[in-house]
Amino acid sequence: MGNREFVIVVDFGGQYNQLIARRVRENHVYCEVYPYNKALEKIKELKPQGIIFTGGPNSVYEENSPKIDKEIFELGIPVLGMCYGMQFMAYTLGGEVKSAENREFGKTPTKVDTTSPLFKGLEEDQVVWMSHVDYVEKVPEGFEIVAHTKDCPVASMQNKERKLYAMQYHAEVLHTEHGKEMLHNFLYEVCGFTGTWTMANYAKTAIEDIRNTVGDGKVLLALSGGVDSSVAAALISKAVGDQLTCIFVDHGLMRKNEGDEVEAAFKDSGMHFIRVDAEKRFLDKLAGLENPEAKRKAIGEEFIRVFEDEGRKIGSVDFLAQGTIYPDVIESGTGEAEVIKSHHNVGGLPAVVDFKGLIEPLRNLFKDEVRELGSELGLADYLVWRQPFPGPGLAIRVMGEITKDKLDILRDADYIFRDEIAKAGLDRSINQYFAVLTSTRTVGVMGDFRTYDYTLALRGVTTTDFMTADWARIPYDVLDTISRRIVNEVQHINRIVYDITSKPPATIEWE
Ligand SMILES: Nc1ncnc2c1ncn2[C@@H]1O[C@H](COP(=O)(O)OP(=O)(O)OP(=O)(O)O)[C@@H](O)[C@H]1O
Ligand SMILES: O=c1[nH]c(=O)c2[nH+]cn([C@@H]3O[C@H](COP(=O)(O)O)[C@@H](O)[C@H]3O)c2[nH]1
Ligand SMILES: NC(=O)CC[C@H](N)C(=O)O
Ligand SMILES: [Mg+2]
Repeated sequence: MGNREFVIVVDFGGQYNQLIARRVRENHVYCEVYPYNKALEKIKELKPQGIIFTGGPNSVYEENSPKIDKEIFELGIPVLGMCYGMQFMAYTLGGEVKSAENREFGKTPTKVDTTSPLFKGLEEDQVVWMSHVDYVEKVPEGFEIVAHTKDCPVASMQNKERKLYAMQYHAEVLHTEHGKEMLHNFLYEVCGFTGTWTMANYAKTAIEDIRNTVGDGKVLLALSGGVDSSVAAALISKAVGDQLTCIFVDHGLMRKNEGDEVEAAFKDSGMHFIRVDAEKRFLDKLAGLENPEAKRKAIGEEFIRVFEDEGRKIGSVDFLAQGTIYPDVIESGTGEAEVIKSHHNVGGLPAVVDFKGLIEPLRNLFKDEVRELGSELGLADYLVWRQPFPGPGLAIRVMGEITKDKLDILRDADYIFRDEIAKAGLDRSINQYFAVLTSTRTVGVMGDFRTYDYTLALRGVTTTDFMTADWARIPYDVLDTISRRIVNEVQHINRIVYDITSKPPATIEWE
């Protein structure tokens, strides 16, 4: 990391960990999140100048709760503990943590000591967001209490000399009214950062890192034509130029005309570009599979096998590159967080892979940051602002078993949906929208005869980071036009429903 301003967020399994990372980056300080059991090793290796402990579901006094050797407090690096992170700090350094009779949950009035660096420039009365059962009853030696609430004697504590700070509440959620300032204070007043992290700097360092890793080796980039891999292509091509070959796998699970469009966009880009027709391979592998995770794993595996085959044709390819981004990593399970779905490029990767290394320069970025980077690298707007399309493609939008017929029905319906959304001028304001072919068939009447055909679901969401999302309020008359066009123009669909769930509790894709 050199002398780059850098924070490591130590993940104790809390729900808001990505938010902490975002808040730090919004303050122009780069940060990465590591699970607690790898954190100490990573901290010694990467030498961050600040450490933040997240919250977590456990109680620190339980035997098997997550712990880190207390050496972490002796490295001279400033630490901020939040919630479980504070309890862990207090407990490990000799304070006392107990279960409270009055648990605090939600917005809570708090008195803070404005002489603490954490609260510099803030008023004494603050509203913070609490979510805890345990509390620190006694602070460790050398610590002073710098905030309290009616029910919580230690809402914040500090040991200025050792640069150890902690908060019982969650500064990263917006309900803590001045949480952003408190984090800013930790980063700037305690760690001494100046905020040098920008996308321009990120690009520069990433390019250097890629050059160092690759040397004069060869790189194969899995290019889908989507935002992430297009940005990765631009970055890697800037780093190693001719040593890069882009492979686009046309797996037969693309949207209507998409394969040709991707080919047209990259054929004359100056990069080596290969389109592989792999429809039969993928459909054979998917035959008979109904379970979403089974489909995802089969696709992840087949992707790699195609890349290996292409690599052999080029001869001695050293690295496989992918446009993996941070939400792919988190949702596939980081070890601490629960597996939601195996993104084909992370959890779906097979164990044995015929490449020396994997290059994923966007692995730590959120979607909106990837877009910012794309613009920084001079990519065309239409590429940067494309809606995401998942690697497993329509395989996770046809419920249950996949057949070519079902894929074709879905392709036609989805095309009309997208066409009408664009005509209505909604294609930028709805961040992702698509059709899903359900496995439900229902009775309809068309002309004078009975039909028994598929139900199609339409999904549209608004979101910036794709980690949470709200369903899009598409005007009724637009939905009406879409519905009529689809049942008239696409055979075997006789009913259309609109998905009105947000994420959470649903996810964006149906499988
Ligand atoms: N059809 C494909 N051919 C080659 N590589 C692919 C294909 N689909 C996905 N990938 C690889 O998997 C990665 C993850 O896919 P994902 O859909 O998340 O990203 P993307 O397609 O690059 O961007 P977007 O999220 O905007 O669709 C891609 O960045 C790319 O490296
Ligand atoms: O490359 C990908 N490989 C996958 O396996 C995958 N699964 C979901 N997605 C996309 O990720 C975002 C969040 O999706 P979910 O809310 O369905 O988890 C949405 O934008 C999804 O389209 C994927 N992208
Ligand atoms: N949100 C948290 O980190 C909670 C910490 C601990 N489990 C408690 O209940 O106090
Ligand atoms: Mg994609």
